[in-house]
Amino acid sequence: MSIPCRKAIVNNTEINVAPLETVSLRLLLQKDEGERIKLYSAARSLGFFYLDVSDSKPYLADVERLYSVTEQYFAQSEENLLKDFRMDDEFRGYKGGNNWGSLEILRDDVISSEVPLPDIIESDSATVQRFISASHEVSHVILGELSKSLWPDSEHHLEEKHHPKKRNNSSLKVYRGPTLENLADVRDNTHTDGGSLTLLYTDKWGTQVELPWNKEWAWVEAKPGHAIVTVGDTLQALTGGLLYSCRHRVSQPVGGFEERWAVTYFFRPENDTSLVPL
Ligand SMILES: O=C(O)CCC(=O)C(=O)O
Ligand SMILES: [Fe+2]
Repeated sequence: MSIPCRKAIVNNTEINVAPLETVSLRLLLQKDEGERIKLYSAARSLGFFYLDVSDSKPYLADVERLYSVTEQYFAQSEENLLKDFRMDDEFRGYKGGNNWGSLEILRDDVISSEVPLPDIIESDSATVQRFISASHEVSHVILGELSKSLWPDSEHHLEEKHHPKKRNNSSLKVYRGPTLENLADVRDNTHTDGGSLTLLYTDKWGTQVELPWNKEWAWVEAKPGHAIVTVGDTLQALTGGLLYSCRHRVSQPVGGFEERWAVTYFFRPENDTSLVPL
């Protein structure tokens, strides 16, 4: 099914805005059937949707705090940042280049307290813990409601591969990804997310999705009080392709330098989950 795009103007440039559905976390928690159907439809068609979390004020306050923590973290010297670089570790620590950086913190490491947080974040460890715990719970709510639509007679459920106590690589990942002076210098980073669900918080244009019905790129608007949720390859595989893992990338609509911060939660399956249908 093809859904038309809205147009928006950014710095005198007209752009296509991706037609994302909005699903309410409050209504999902109330087991509202209409909301569950909307969630299922969004996860099947585009695999990208907004989750309205505007009722969860303490959670949103933690997201705001994490933007500041991210900014402080990346204001450190290169030498300090490199102390958090972990060679050959796909999921942990600092990664970066000339004008971008990311820091990834695994939920399992936070729960076990075996791996210390970077020094500059230590004083915000309670915020990190609350964000991880709440994001993991939110992901489970989505998983549970999707399972009800996928298997109404409860034959299977996605939670089978997401036991909260089994080891998994779910993580908080924060980004510094400033926009570039020259649009032509932006490099292509098209990908799908490998995990189960991604919750993305950002405050600027940057995310683009490839619309599955016409293969055109459309911009995802950042909306206050809303997570941008992505269905990942794992859910696509576990459901035999019923749910859709959408190709997306990070770019910028126009040239010009501007700092851009993103706070994401990667909800991933139990380690060693095979990417085959349940
Ligand atoms: O920063 C963004 O807009 C998206 C980031 C993303 O796609 C990812 O981390 O997988
Ligand atoms: Fe992604």
